[in-house]
Amino acid sequence: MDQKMLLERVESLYPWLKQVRRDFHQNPELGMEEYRTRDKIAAYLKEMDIEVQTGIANTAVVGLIRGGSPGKTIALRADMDALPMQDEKSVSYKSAVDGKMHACGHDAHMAILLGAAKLLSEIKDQLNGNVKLLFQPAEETVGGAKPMIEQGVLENPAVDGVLGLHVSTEEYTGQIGIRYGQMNASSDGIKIILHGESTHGAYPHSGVDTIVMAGQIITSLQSIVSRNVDPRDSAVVTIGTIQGGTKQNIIANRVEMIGTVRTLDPEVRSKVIDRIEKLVTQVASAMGGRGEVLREEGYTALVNDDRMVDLVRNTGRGLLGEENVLEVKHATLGVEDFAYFAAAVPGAFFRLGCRNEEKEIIYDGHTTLFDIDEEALKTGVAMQVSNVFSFLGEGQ
Ligand SMILES: CC(=O)N[C@@H](CCC[C@H](N)C(=O)O)C(=O)O
Repeated sequence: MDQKMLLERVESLYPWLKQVRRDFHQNPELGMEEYRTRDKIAAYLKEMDIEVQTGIANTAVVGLIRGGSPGKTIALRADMDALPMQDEKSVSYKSAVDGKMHACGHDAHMAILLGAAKLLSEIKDQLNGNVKLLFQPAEETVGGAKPMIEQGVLENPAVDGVLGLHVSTEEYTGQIGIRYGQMNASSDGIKIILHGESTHGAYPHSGVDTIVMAGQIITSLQSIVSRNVDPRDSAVVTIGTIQGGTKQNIIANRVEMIGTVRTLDPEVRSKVIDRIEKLVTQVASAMGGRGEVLREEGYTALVNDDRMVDLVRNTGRGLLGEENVLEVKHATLGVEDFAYFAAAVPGAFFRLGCRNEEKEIIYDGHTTLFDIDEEALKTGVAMQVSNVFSFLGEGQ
């Protein structure tokens, strides 16, 4: 399929792409609960006469398009889960589920992958090789990529390369962002438990106040990035929740806080974790209490493969023009469990611009007003279909 035909076909698919994306947007489901989403995806793929597998990693869906002639296999991945947030947009397609929202664009990622699947399935006889469609649950929580790999999704046929994309309001619609090497950080979850001694709020000297201890610790934790990490490196320490106390006049004897640590470099990662442990235990002890830190290792860092990035860059230059293929300057401290696919086979993750100031599409992901310029759905489909052609090569 030449570029002109591809763009025409994508244009004619646009109403369907919007409808698919809006349906997901209105019906968000959290990680590992993507049951409706799974069933919808499986039904769409079956309608397209694509081989479908479910029952993997709880709610994952894997599609397989077998090309007309033998060749390599490329996998395209989309994440499926929504976030526990209230949708505050005033649009007809806003979330219909209280407290849940597609605030990170996974609805768009799924619509794009389904759009690419539809186009590729129509011309599958022309493909030299296969296309695997990986619909992955729980990117925002426990991660679906790792269990999918463990359950064999990169085998039978063996996958030779993998591509994923993420909508981004840092680039405008019609642009993509690429990066060689390190793309996303690694993460660690931390739980901090502070033990003190309760007493009457009017007689604090008789107890050990874990609320004041928590205040001291939260402030001190912020000095790790500013005073222990080399300014030329990157790290983030965020406390996301804090819980403790029962009444205004009782000194709280227990506080629990949870947070996330993001780093780009393994040495910085161990140093930050070590400093957190020392700070929590020693500040708590100095204040007469006890502090514990429980660490939960999160996602691995996402490192792009140079040749796969070359492929995306060349596709982008041909399709969107050289000026619309932007180099992402810094790796992000966000994490992405696409990292596990990219660690298993050569992979590239790129950003798909969806910013449009005229339509007020300017809000970052994980905010209650987040939305995308839906025109970007077309760019996403055209990019992924072209990437597949370049990777596999077209037949006669
Ligand atoms: C297991 C794990 O580390 N999960 C992550 C999920 C966060 C995903 C999101 N893309 C982000 O960057 O925050 C976690 O930190 O809980």
